[in-house]
Amino acid sequence: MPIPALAIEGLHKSFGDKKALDGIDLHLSSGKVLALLGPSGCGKTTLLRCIAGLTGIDSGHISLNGQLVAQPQRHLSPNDRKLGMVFQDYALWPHMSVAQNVAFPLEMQGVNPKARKEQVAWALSLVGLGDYADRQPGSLSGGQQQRVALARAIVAKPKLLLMDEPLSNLDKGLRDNLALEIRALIEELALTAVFVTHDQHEAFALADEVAVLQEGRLQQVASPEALYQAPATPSIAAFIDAGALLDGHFDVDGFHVAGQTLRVMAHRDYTGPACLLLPRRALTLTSPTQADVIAKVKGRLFQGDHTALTLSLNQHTHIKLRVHDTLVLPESVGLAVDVASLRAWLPTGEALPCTPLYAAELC
Ligand SMILES: Nc1ncnc2c1ncn2[C@@H]1O[C@H](COP(=O)(O)OP(=O)(O)OP(=O)(O)O)[C@@H](O)[C@H]1O
Repeated sequence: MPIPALAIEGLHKSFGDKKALDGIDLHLSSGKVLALLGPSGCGKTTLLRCIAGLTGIDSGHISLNGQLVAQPQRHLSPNDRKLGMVFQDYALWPHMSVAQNVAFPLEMQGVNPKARKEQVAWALSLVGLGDYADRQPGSLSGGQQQRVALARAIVAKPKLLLMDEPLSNLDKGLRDNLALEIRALIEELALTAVFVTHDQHEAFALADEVAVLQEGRLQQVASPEALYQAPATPSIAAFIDAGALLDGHFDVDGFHVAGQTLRVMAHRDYTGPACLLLPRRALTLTSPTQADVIAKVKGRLFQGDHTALTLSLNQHTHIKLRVHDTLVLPESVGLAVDVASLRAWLPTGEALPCTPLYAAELC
């Protein structure tokens, strides 16, 4: 079996009484990009800092390319871990030129001036800043400063690139462009990378694997597609905005919510309360006579290429849906539901497989 680029086993880290990381096990193959995704305070930055060697660990261990770099009695310094790091606030030295900033990791490694100059020019051209070598960071835009930080992170050809919210200081248009550029750069250099984000779109755009953290624990590690299609828990589904979560109950007729019944049957004929995820991609507007559910139109926002609708089944249930025609909508609309893509959970949080009722009837 190939040696993973990153292997974390049984990692715990507390600050006083606060458990920031509570038993993390994580493996990342070489050449893959992992996003650490989760709400504020869930432990993302602490995990990244433990990998970088900026924070010591309480128990467990971390290996990089088969080399043990952290366990409670052993702590390899950040400089010896062969990493590149990009921070949210760029962390450039304002008194140094762009080229001097980028050259810094090479200087630390004792690379000779001629090779240094060549490698700096290579890194700056990769991030599209070949003509900016002599500028001061303060004279650059936020996006350009983050590109300088990226050039500095890759100039020494690190074994692992770590990025802490690399795009969150930039405005939306710039963020999307830089996300694309970072992804292209990672592919071109076949880098292995771990980055922290609280934004699922950023995680989906950049990562091969997404690790969802909540309260210091890893809840799910999956590809963006698998995570979106099959979130492991209702709270993950809510966090990644996978669709509408409906509290209702199953019986032999289907799933009942807000006085309506969806034709879906729970595993082993379970009857009782459950939470059902109605993914957005499972819904299409249809005429009320052909609809699986009827929803009230609560709001509509014209967004240029689409209209964002807010629909509701009752006062607790809001469904967000994009439609591409600028329709004049009545107060209520019909929704056809692709019942095969629904997901359900018991009140205990345990996943509850379910099948369309018509399929069950045919069996
Ligand atoms: N140096 C520290 N001293 C004390 N508590 C800390 C320290 N660093 C982190 N924590 C606590 O550990 C928990 C995890 O923090 P962390 O910064 O890793 O979360 P995060 O998911 O990165 O959050 P954010 O997205 O807001 O940056 C939080 O409760 C935080 O207050």
